[in-house]
Amino acid sequence: MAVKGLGELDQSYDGSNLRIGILHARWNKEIIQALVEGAKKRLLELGVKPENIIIETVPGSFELPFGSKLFHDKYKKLGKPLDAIIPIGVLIKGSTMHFEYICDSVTHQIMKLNFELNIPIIFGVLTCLTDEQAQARAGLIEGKMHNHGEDWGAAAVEMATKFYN
Ligand SMILES: Nc1c(NC[C@H](O)[C@H](O)[C@H](O)CO)[nH]c(=O)[nH]c1=O
Ligand SMILES: CC(=O)[C@@H](O)COP(=O)(O)O
Repeated sequence: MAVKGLGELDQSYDGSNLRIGILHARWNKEIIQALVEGAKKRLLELGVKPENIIIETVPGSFELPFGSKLFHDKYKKLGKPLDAIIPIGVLIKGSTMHFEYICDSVTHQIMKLNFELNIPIIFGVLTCLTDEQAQARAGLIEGKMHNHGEDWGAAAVEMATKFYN
């Protein structure tokens, strides 16, 4: 049995009153698609209604933090505020320092957004050294690792409900 991962939740959570935004980058499409599906599957299992899972995209992971803020502001203005956002991106090391700079800045800015927007902004970004690491973490290599998108869906529901009642 795998040691790593979120595993079972600590209690049951009801996501039926939540509106959750998924904002995904379009880089590394095959892996992204699997992660988005994993997050969606878990949100539905935890009671989030299909019509309350709103999916939008941005070009790459660098756009995720500002995109999340615009996503949040748009739905607030529409009178349909999001209870949590799951930004999803897949960064894979290339041959320059591009990867390191984006990993660092995006991670810090996503953390800051939690406090600035006052809703959970989940860390749905894989920071991988190889294509294989990314595929494994999206559940695309049989018998290797679980789909991390599922953990992100569960984290969104837990963090959007846990301290509110
Ligand atoms: N190399 C990866 C990128 N790079 C693109 C940037 O995120 C950004 O879209 C561009 O620089 C324009 O601002 N994005 C990923 O999501 N994953 C990568 O591996
Ligand atoms: C700026 C880029 O998108 C690209 O040239 C970065 O290259 P690498 O991914 O090999 O570091």
